[in-house]
Amino acid sequence: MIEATALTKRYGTKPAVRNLTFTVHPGRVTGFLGPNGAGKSTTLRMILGLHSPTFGSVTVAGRPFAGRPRGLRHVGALLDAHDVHGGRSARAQLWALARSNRIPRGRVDEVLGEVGLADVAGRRIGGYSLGMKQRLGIASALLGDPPVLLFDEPLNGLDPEGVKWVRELFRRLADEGRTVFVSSHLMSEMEHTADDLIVIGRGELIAAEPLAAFAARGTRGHVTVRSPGAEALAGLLTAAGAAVTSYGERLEITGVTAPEIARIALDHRILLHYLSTENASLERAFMELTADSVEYGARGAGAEPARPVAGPIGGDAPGPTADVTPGPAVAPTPGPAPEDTPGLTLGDAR
Ligand SMILES: Nc1ncnc2c1ncn2[C@@H]1O[C@H](COP(=O)(O)OP(=O)(O)OP(=O)(O)O)[C@@H](O)[C@H]1O
Repeated sequence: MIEATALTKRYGTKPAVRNLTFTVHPGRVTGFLGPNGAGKSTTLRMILGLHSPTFGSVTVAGRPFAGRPRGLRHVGALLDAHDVHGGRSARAQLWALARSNRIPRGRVDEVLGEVGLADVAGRRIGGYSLGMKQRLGIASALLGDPPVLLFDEPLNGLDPEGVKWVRELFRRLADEGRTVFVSSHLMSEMEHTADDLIVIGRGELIAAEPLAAFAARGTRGHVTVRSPGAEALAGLLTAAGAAVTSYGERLEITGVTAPEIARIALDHRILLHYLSTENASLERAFMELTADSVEYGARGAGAEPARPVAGPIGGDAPGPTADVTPGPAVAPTPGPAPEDTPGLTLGDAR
């Protein structure tokens, strides 16, 4: 599992990640959601030891990941699909990775087949589409057959067939007992993919809980009815204690269930053309909870400020802490990280 404790990163004086405490459990697909600039990539980089925390810590299977030999066997990651040598072929790229991680060469063709790039594996990566590069990045992550996988915006650039394939792949990887941690700024991408969600905004934890629990925080679901007798039905439902909004022949109803509505309609011989329970919108819940955290966006929509929420995730496993109050400073991971190379990172004060 991945465990972050009071994880904090500042670039100069700018806080990118603040006091994040969460746990990502094995056997589940965990969506890591937040608006642009929320701090997702920074967090993933800290998990991988590519950035060192200003405070706090993050461990993979109980240890900091940085410097672990043959890292690809422990954690596979796709951070930036463009971050590859365009002059190399996909096969050469994977061979190089396999060699430096002491992974048998035969594994390269296995993963190329798995991601659907076997036929183009000899072509220069520079000529690949974004979707093909994403597939190559996923192949790199799978190369070491690792128990933990991190993906930063893996659906970018994929066509619908590719999106479906990635979703099925993540499900299979989680069903095999792996930890699958996937970032996205779009709830719609996570809606059919994630079991659990960790949501951040402006670097702070907003929610850490199962997807269903998160959905329940959004605007409540309602029942939609279409009926030529809508007006009469609306009166009956209101008398039964429901709240009804009328749009001509269409009614949106809360406070009674669909079977109760069907029973009232039948009892009064009112014909129904349509009756459906509309679940609370995840997208709505996400937008409501993160509205105050959007770094660059139109303001003034009257959104509620974000509040931290958390519940148990990962089945019976203990849930993460959503404590966003400033905690005691935890010593940063010792030793320089690759980002510490002068000139590589903008505004990173040390
Ligand atoms: N190397 C850096 N130097 C200075 N500021 C940075 C650096 N990297 C990220 N930031 C800032 O830190 C904040 C978090 O950025 P990060 O890329 O982690 O967010 P994100 O959630 O991954 O965003 P996106 O969805 O747009 O990729 C942003 O305000 C960003 O501008």
